[in-house]
Amino acid sequence: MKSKRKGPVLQRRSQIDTGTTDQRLLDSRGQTDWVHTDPWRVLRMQAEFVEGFGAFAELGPAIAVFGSARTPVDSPWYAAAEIAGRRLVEEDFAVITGGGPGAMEAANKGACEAGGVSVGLGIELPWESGLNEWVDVGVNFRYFFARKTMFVKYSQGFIVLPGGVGTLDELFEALTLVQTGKITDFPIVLVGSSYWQGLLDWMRDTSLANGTISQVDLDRLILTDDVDEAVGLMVSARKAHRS
Ligand SMILES: C/C(=C\CNc1ncnc2c1ncn2[C@@H]1O[C@H](COP(=O)(O)O)[C@@H](O)[C@H]1O)CO
Repeated sequence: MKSKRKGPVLQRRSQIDTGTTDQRLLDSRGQTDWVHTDPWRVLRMQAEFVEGFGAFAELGPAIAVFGSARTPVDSPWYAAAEIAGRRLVEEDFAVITGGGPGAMEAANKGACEAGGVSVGLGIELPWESGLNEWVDVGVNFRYFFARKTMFVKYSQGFIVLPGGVGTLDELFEALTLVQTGKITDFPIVLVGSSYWQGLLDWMRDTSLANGTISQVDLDRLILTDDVDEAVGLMVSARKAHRS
């Protein structure tokens, strides 16, 4: 039977393609659709991990601060994020955010103005907003999953301010990773009881009551209105981790 090998891929019958990979690479007159194919995308995905791992290899202890991209500058949550950024730097943490506007910008501002390492993990979006001006080291990712890996790999804990779908996604991803033992000694602190209490009540009255989560899962989410307490919990976790 006629067959063709392309590295690890075997092709037979109607699946055999004509030409060679080199040919397609070198023949500039050919179609350019191949740059939009999934195998090609894998290389871009790999490149994102290589860029991220390279950029942050020397980062040192860091905490990620999450919160709404829409938090206005005059909001108390903006002030809380800014204080969190500053206080984390005073405790020798680098500060990692999504590099966007709102709460992210505030945390980066606090970290930058305090003279610390202010990191932005940006994401390519249909509307280009770019990294906020307070990011001192940033990478712009194409893929959310590569970016999410960076948040978890380079943070020792999460501080989560009020936010929407993106923030909830980041919060529950961390909670899932802790629940499944993929990350350990990882504090997740929610700041803002007026915003978060309703979610925690729902988790207790609906999820816990129906047995879809355990008490220990709920206990992993620490709620406070005090940014200093949130930062203190990160410091305690670092001490516990080192001893
Ligand atoms: C809404 C606008 C820009 C959005 N730009 C973002 N840049 C970087 N990261 C973002 C952005 N939007 C969401 N994120 C990520 O999700 C979290 C916030 O999402 P939420 O739905 O606003 O809660 C945040 O932590 C980021 O990691 C134009 O103003």
